[in-house]
Amino acid sequence: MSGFDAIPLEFFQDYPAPGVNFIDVGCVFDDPVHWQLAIDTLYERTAHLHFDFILAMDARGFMIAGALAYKRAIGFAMARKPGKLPGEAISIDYQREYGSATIEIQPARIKGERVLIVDDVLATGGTIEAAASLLRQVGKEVVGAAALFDIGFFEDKRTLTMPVTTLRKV
Ligand SMILES: O=P(O)(O)OC[C@H]1O[C@H](OP(=O)(O)OP(=O)(O)O)[C@H](O)[C@@H]1O
Ligand SMILES: Nc1ncnc2[nH]cnc12
Repeated sequence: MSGFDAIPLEFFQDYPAPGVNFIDVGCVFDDPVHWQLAIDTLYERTAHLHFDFILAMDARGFMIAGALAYKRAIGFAMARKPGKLPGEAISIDYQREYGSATIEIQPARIKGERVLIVDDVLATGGTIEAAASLLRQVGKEVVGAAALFDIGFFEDKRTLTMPVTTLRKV
């Protein structure tokens, strides 16, 4: 193992609900070497994809998406939990590993046509599929999604409508 695969990870069993093995992505953010490795690896692994804009998922996706957008020199918008976005917003309810949730986007802020959705963790895929649904509703092409971690338990249980790049299966 080397590179991003060698970063020591921290898990919390039964957080935030019984049965969940929660990966704390803070263990990537809190070390500058790990953080740079994460963003540089994500940049390399998505370099071939033709996206011109990023949708950043609230909240742990924000830092990752912002860093990738900066490195790629493109814009990004935030998909937020309900009631946080001013002006016109559209929303969707969905299921994720530990229960239901809602996200919103401001259509006017999606200032690109081919969008990459960026988050920290892929589990059931409910979050990225909800985001893709909102983007398609406003006529955007979803090029794919990218996340640092893939919760392997869900690999055979999810149906994804887009290619997803993940850096490490856990
Ligand atoms: O593939 P899924 O089953 O949808 O799970 C993945 C999502 O779950 C977490 O979000 P959470 O809603 O807990 O948000 P947070 O970043 O605000 O903690 C994580 O950050 C992903 O967005
Ligand atoms: N197991 C998990 N760890 C961290 N974030 C998550 N989001 C959904 N499932 C998760």
